[in-house]
Amino acid sequence: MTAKDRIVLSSDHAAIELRQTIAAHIEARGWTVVDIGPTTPESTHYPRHGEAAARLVASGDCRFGIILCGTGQGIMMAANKIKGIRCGACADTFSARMIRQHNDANMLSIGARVVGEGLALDIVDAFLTADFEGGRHATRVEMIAALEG
Ligand SMILES: O=C(CO)[C@H](O)[C@H](O)COP(=O)(O)O
Repeated sequence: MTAKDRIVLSSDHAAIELRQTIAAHIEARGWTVVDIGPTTPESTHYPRHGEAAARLVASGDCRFGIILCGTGQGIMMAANKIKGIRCGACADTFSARMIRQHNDANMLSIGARVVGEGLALDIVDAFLTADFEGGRHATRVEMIAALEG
């Protein structure tokens, strides 16, 4: 098994159940899931879970990351602080596909208090089945990287 098959999942307390549902869904599609929790429902702090997942993607240990909190926004903001991470928070399948095709996103964020289970799984599928188109979009992604300093 190589990093290209591995997807790290993490969340805060607001999204444990949806995260576990997504884990089973993508495992059934042949991906290797690296679920770094948490597993218990106590209130926790989303920045630490976003950071932990982002570091596994940034290091090359995992190909993609899927992270969740209540809105998908806070954990996305934390992940995007890690160099090399391009994470989008999506509540629709079009955006989930486009962040791969145009932005070469390596992480997807979902809000468990925003979307239901069925839509969340469609969003995950849209993200994981789309490919980066390169070309003019590669120039723009390089410009994003240049902003990281
Ligand atoms: O969505 C989130 C961050 O963007 C968090 O899941 C949310 O803020 C947690 O709230 P609470 O502590 O009231 O459960």
